Amino acid sequence: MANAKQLLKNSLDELVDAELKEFQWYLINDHRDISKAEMENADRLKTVDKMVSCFGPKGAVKTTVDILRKINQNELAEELENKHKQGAVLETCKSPPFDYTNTSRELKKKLKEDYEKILVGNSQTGHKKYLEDIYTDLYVVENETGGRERQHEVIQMESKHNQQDRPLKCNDMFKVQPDTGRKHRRVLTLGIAGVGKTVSVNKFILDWADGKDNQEIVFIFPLPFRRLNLIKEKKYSLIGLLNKYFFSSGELSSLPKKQGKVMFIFDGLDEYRFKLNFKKDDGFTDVNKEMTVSEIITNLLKRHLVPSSLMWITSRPAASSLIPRDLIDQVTEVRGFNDEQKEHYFIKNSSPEVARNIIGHIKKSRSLYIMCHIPVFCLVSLTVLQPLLGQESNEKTPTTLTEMYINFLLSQKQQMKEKYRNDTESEANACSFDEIVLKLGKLAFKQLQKGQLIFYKTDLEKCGLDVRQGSVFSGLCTRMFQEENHYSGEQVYSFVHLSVQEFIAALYVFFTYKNKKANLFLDSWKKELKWKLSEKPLFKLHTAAVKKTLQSKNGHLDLFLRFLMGLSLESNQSDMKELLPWLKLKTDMIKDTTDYIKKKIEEENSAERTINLFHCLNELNDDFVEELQKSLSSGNLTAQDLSSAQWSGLVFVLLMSEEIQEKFELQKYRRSDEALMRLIPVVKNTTRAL
Ligand SMILES: Nc1ncnc2c1ncn2[C@@H]1O[C@H](COP(=O)(O)OP(=O)(O)OP(=O)(O)O)[C@@H](O)[C@H]1O
Repeated sequence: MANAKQLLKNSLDELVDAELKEFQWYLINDHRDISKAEMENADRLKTVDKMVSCFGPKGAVKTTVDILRKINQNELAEELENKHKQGAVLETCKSPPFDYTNTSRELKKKLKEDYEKILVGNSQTGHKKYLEDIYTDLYVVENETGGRERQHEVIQMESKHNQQDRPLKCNDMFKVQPDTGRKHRRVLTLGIAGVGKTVSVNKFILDWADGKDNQEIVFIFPLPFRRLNLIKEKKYSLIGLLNKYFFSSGELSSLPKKQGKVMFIFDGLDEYRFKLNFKKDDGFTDVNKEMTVSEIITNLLKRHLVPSSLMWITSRPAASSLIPRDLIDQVTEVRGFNDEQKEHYFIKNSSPEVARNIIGHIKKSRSLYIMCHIPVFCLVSLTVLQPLLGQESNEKTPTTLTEMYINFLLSQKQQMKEKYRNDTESEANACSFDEIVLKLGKLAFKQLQKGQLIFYKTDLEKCGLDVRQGSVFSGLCTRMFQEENHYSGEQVYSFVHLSVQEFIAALYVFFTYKNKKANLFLDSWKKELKWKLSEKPLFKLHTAAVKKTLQSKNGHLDLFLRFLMGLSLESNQSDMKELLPWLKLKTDMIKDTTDYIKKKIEEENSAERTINLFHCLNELNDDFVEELQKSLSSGNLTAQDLSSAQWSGLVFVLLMSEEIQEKFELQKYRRSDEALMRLIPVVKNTTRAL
C-alpha cells in the first residue's frame, strides 16, 4: 500500500506546471507557515516534502484534497481521499504495531544535543556549560493540596490532615508511587522565580535522552511556553507541530497509543501570552487537525488529544490558577536548595578554595545565606562575590533582593571592563555600559508590560540597541533558540534570566522618574502634567505600579514591583550611582507608599499577591511583621488555607525580615499544627521565640 507521500506525489504528477503553480499559490496563501520563498522553485517532490513536514502525513493529504477542490480538480481530490482512506483502513486492520525505535532514537539524539548544555548567565557572553557539571540536586516536594482554589477549602483542610510534604526525585515523578501504587499522568510543578523549575525539567529530559532513566517513555516532547509564544495564532496540527520542532524531515506520522509512552513538557506557564480557554467545548481528538497552540494544550490536558500521554507543566505560583485543578493529578513544588545542597552548588561551580570562601562569606550574612536556597541567587552570589574574594574585608554584603541585583549588575560592569581592557575598538562599548543598561531597561520594561519575554532585532533597534555591539549581550541579554532562525529567518533574543529583565525594567522606570521626571505608567499628557504638579510624585508612581501589578492575572509584574520598591530606598541609591553615574540623588519619603501597600494588603484576596506585597514592604525596609500577624489572624491571609508554595513565600519573607530576628511571636501564628510545622525554619532563626 502506497504511503501518504507517494499518494501526494501521484496526485501532483497529474497536474500540469501552470496548475502546480496555482496549487502552490493556495498553499502559500492559506497556510502562513509555508513561505513564498520556499515555494519559489519548488518542484512536485519538494512541495510534497514541505507539506508533510508542516502538517504531518494525514494533514498534508487533507490540505491537498482541499486545494485540489479549489482548483477544480475534483476527481483527483476524490481519488486521493479514497485511496488514503483505504490505506488507513488497511493499516489499522493488518499492519503490526508501528515500530517507533528509530524515531525515538533520533529524538533522543536531538534532545541530548539541545539539553546537555545550559546557558550560565554570567558575563562570559552567552557561555554555555554542561548541565551535568553544574547540576546540584534540588529539594522537590509532593504536595497534593498545594494551591487549591478557594472554593475547595473544606476538601483541602480534610485532605491536609495528617499530611506532610514528601521529598521527591524529579525522575520519579511519573513512576508508580510506592505508597499508593498510583501513577500520575498530569503533574503541575510550582516554584518561585529562579528556584530551578527549568533546570529540573532539563535534567529529566537529559537523563531520558542519555538512556539513564524513564526508558519506558518512547517520546518526550519539551514545548516551553516561551517558545510556543513565537507561534502566535498560527494553526498547526499536533503532529505538524512536533515535526516542526523535533523532526526536520517530517517523519513522525503517528504517536504510540499505549499508556505513558508519550510525554509533553510545558515549561513556564507564567510566560505564556495567549489565553487558555478550558470552557470551550471543542473536543478535538485528531492529532492531524489544525488548531491553535492554546487549543492543542487545552485538548491535551482535557485528555481529548492523545489521552494516554503524560503531561508535565511548570509554573510560578501566581499563574498556576490558569489551569483548572481537576485536570491535574498531582501538584509538586520545587523548593530550591537545602543548606547542604547550597554548599554543594558552590563546590561544584567553583574551585574548593573559592567555594570555601564564598560559603564562609554568605554564612556571615544570614539573609544572604537564606536567599541562596534559590539557585538563581547562588548564581548571582557567585558572580558578585567571586571578585570580592581577594579582598580581606567584605564591606557590604547585599541583604535584599534589590541589593543583590544591583551588585550583580555592578559585577557585570566590572567584568565587561576587564574583558575589553586591551581591546581599543570595543573600549567604547565597555565605557557605555550604563547607557546600554538604560536602553536594555527600556526594552525590558516595554516588553515586560506586554508579557513579552523574547524579542526580535527590530525590538532591540527601537530601543536604540545595535545588535552588532557585542556588549549588548554581556551577561544580560542573549541570543536564543537558534533553531527558530531557521524558520522565521529572524534572530531571537531574551534576557539571561527573567528576573534580570524584571530588575532592569524597574531600574529604567526608576531612573526615568528621577532624571527625566516622567511616570512611565501614565498614558496621556494630561495625566502626566497632573502628576508632575503633584506634591508626591514618587508616591503616585508607586501607587500606579502597585495597581498595575495587582491587575495582572499571572503576576507578571510581581518581581518588577519588588525591585521598583527596593530601588526607591535611599540606601540603595548610592550603589546605583556607581551603576548609573548621572543618577540624580534626592531623598524621597516612602512612608506614604508603605501605608498604601498595607491598605492594599487588607483589601487583597489573593494570598500570592498579599505575600508579594509583604515582600515589597520588606524591600522598603518596613517593619511589617505586625501587619503580617494581623493578616494571619484576621483571616485575610488564613494560615490553614495557604498552599505549600504560598507557605514557602511567607516563610521566606519572614526569614528575610530583620525584625523577625529579634523576636517572633509564635502564639500569634499558631493556628494549626501544620502552620507550626511550616514555621519551624522561622523559629530556628529567631533569637527569642515567644
Ligand atoms: N539544580 C540546579 N543546579 C545548579 N544550578 C541551578 C539549578 N537549578 C537552577 N540553577 C541555576 O539557577 C538558574 C535559574 O533556574 P531556572 O531557570 O531553572 O529557574 P525557574 O524556576 O525556571 O525560574 P523562572 O520561574 O524565573 O523561569 C539557572 O539558570 C541555573 O544557573
